[in-house]
Amino acid sequence: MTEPIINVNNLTVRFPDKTVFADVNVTINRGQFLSIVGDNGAGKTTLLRTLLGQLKPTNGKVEVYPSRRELKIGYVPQFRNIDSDYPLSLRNFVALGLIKRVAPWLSRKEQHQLDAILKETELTHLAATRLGTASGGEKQKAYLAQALVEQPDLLILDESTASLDNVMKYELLDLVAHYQKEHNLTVIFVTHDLPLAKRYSTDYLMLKDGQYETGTIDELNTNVLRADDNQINITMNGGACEHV
Ligand SMILES: Nc1ncnc2c1ncn2[C@@H]1O[C@H](COP(=O)(O)OP(=O)(O)OP(=O)(O)O)[C@@H](O)[C@H]1O
Repeated sequence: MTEPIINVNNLTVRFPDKTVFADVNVTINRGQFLSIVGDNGAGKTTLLRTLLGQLKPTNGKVEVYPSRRELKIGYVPQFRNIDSDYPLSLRNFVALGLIKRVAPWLSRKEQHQLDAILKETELTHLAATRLGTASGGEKQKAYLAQALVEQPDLLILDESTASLDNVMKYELLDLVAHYQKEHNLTVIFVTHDLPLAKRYSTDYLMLKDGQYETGTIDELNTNVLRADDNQINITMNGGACEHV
């Protein structure tokens, strides 16, 4: 049964000098792995910020189910190195994804959650290692574990594979794909990397020159971006968007 978690209706974002996209319609269902693809400056980050409620659209709306407050989101950024003198163990770094209060200990339930996610991301043997001394791929897996430890409904991979080598990219996404199937997780993967998107996604949304195209991932090579087919009107009226 399809269960929408995000519904995007006629979404338009316009900055004073540019319409980034116009009249975008897409539904993201639970269990879907949606890749948002497009060249530099195509509008991927702008779309993501609008979905997350950080940017108010010029027109249209984003509905979130059951509500923005209740939908749990995990976020993995683009890889940035962590200095070798970073003091936390990998386990304590992952535990930061659980801490919502000032307390120096974790409950038994939280300890279980932490052990489970370290196992699912194949990091158990590194739990006591100082994160700063781990490899780049291990650090990025630790970010993934931190994003998943609270068992989110939606995982956002924001160019999370961009600075990783090929082996690490596939290792990271294999873990995501495995976790996704086990837990019926919904994934939004923002990327330039079409082969990776093809391999792991169920669906895609491509942004290009103010237009968009969406479909199942099998259609990614064959679809031709045509404004008429997608009923896109890029000369919409409306004010510049506001930042919230
Ligand atoms: N706050 C802003 N004000 C004005 N223009 C903006 C703003 N944010 C983004 N833009 C413009 O909107 C367009 C889309 O930018 P965006 O960052 O969403 O693209 P992107 O696809 O994420 O690019 P990249 O892959 O390089 O991160 C760009 O032309 C950018 O310069």
